[in-house]
Amino acid sequence: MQHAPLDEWDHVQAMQERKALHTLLAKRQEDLPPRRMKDSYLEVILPLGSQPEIREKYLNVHNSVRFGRILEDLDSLGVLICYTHTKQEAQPRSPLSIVTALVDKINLCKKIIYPDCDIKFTGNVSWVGKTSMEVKMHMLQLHDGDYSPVLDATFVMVARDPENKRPAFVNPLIPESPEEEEIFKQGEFNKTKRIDFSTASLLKMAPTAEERNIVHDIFLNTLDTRTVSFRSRVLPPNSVWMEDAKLKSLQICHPQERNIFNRIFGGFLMRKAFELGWATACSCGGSRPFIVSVDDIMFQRPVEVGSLLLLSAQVCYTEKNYIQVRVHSEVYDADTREHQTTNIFHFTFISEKEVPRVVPKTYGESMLYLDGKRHFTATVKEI
Ligand SMILES: CCCCCC(=O)SCCNC(=O)CCNC(=O)[C@H](O)C(C)(C)COP(=O)(O)OP(=O)(O)OC[C@H]1O[C@@H](n2cnc3c(N)ncnc32)[C@H](O)[C@@H]1OP(=O)(O)O
Repeated sequence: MQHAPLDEWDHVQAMQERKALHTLLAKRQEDLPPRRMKDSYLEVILPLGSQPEIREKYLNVHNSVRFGRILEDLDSLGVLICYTHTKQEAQPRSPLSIVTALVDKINLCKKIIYPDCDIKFTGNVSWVGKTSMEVKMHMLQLHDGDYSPVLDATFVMVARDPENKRPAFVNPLIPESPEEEEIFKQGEFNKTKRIDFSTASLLKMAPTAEERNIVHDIFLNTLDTRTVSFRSRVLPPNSVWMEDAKLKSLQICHPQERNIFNRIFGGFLMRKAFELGWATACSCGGSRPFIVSVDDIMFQRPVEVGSLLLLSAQVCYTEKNYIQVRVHSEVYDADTREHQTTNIFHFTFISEKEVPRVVPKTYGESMLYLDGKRHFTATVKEI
C-alpha cells in the first residue's frame, strides 16, 4: 500500500474542505456590502525593540534589518488587509483565496532600518475593481518615542474562488471624503498607467527615436578605432559589460514555503529575488548597496511546491551611484523540460561609491538597458 506523505495529505484534505465554501461566493459584486477605507485599516507592531528574541531573524551582517524579511511581512499584511475588507461577519471562514498579483511600488525614504527599534506597519484597501484590490501600506520605525516613516508600498491583490481556479468578486469600496476620493482616483490612474507601461514594453514595441540614439551612441563608443570592425568591441573606461554584471541562483521550493493554497508564498519569492539582486548590485558596484525602490513586480504564474526556481539577476542600468537591477524568475519542470517565467522584479539601489557604467553588447542587452533606464527614470521622478 502506498502512503501519501502526511503534509501532502493535510493539504489535500484542506482543499477538499475549501471546496464546500463555493456556495458562499457572491454571484455579482452588487450583492456584496460596500466597505469604507477605514473598515480594512490595520496597524501591526513588529516588536524588534521590545522583544530582542525575534531580532535574529531580521538581522543582516551590517547590523540593520534584512529588507527581504520586510518584503515577506508586507506581503502577508497585504493579504490580511484584503481579508479584512472582504470579511462577512456571518461567515465562519472566507470563501476567497487572495493572491498577490503585483507589487506596484515600494519607495524607501530611509537608508537604514534599525534592528533594535519597534516597527509599525499600517495599511488599508485604497482602490477596488471587480475582483482586484489595491492596498496601500506604510512602515514606520520608533525613535525617541516617535514613529517616523521608512517606506510606502502599493500592492495589488486578486480574489479567487476557494480552489484558486477562477476570479471572485470583492466588496465595493466607497470613498468618504475628498482625500479618499483622491486616493481612489489615484488607484484608477495606477491601473491605466500599468496597462500603458506594459503596452509600450520593449518586448512588444520598438524603442523610441531618442532611445535608438542612446543605443547607437553606446555602440559607437565601443568600436575599436584601430580595426574599424563591427566585431571587435572595446570596453570604455570605468565600464563593465552587461554580460559580466549578472548572477544566477537556484531554489528548490520546499513545502515549508507554501501558502494555504499549496503554492509558494509571494513574500518568499520576493525575498529570494531581492537578495540575489542585492548581491549582484554589490558585486557590480564594489561597495554596499542600499535599496531605494522596488517596482512593478508581476506575479504572472503561481509557483508550485517542488518546483526548481531559477533566478537570474542582471544589472541593466547605472547612473552615478545608482544601480538598476532586473531579476527574472522561472520554474523548470524536470519532467517536461519546460521553462516558464513566473515573475520579473525591478530593484533600484544606491551604492556608497560611484559605480561603473554597464555597457550592452547585443541587441537584447540593449533592450534590457533601455527598460532599466525607463524604470530608473520613473523611480527618480518619485523619490
Ligand atoms: C494567505 C496566503 C496567501 C499569501 C499571498 C501569496 O503568497 S500569493 C502567491 C504569489 N502570487 C501568485 O502565485 C499569483 C500568481 N498569478 C496568478 O495566479 C494570476 O496571474 C492572477 C490570479 C494574479 C491573475 O490571473 P489572470 O490575469 O488570469 O486573471 P484575470 O484576467 O481573471 O484578472 C483578475 C483580476 O486581476 C487583475 N489583474 C491581473 N493581473 C494584474 C496585474 N498584473 N496588475 C494588476 N491587476 C491585475 C485584473 O485586472 C482583474 O481585476 P478586476 O476584476 O478588478 O478587473
